[in-house]
Amino acid sequence: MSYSFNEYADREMLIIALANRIAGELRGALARAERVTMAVPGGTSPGPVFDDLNDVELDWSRVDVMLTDERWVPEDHERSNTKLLRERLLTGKAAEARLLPMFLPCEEPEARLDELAEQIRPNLPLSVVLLGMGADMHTASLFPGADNLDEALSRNAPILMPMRAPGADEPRVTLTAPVLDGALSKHVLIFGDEKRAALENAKGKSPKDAPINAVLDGAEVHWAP
Ligand SMILES: O=C(O)[C@H](O)[C@@H](O)[C@H](O)[C@H](O)COP(=O)(O)O
Repeated sequence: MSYSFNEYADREMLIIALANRIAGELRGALARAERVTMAVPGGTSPGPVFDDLNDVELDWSRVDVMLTDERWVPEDHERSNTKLLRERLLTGKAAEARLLPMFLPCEEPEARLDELAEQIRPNLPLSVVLLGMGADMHTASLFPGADNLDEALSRNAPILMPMRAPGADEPRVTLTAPVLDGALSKHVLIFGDEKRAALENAKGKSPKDAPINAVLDGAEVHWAP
């Protein structure tokens, strides 16, 4: 699998460059389609990219934004990725974007997954996807050792799957590998030496052991120390 590795001298330079790249790709997609869809991760890395993106001039009213994965917690919970998006991305100029939900109030994700997936289906393939990666080589909520990982990696996986894994603090919902890998443009955001080493370590491994490998082909990786 081949991906491009973009190294930046510092995180600020990466954040500015990546936000501009994504903005340019959204503008390009908007020139070709009435509506476009971007999927982004939660976690601790993407916030500064969202802060730059939300100030970009583009027709956000024609952009659907969704998460690559969500922790199954209420949207006002401190660990909610939806909360992160509302606070850091769907504000400023990007407040006009439409959020496709990845959480609906119920105890366990299985009960509402089909409903969520049917709202996403018309938006596929994704125009742009931004992904993070853990030091364990997971991406989105495709965790090594997760209960539904094999099916979520398979070619005929459903759009969304629930995921429970030793590395995840709560039940997760995640876009599956075919959906993520099928995006027209894929960017992976990683900071620090540990994640750079993990990306190196993923080389040659099966996606079952290194789920990031399920989405790297044709992707652009962006790394800063
Ligand atoms: O819900 C999440 O946490 C993210 O969607 C997840 O896929 C994230 O991208 C990686 O876990 C890396 O997280 P960090 O950026 O916090 O290292």
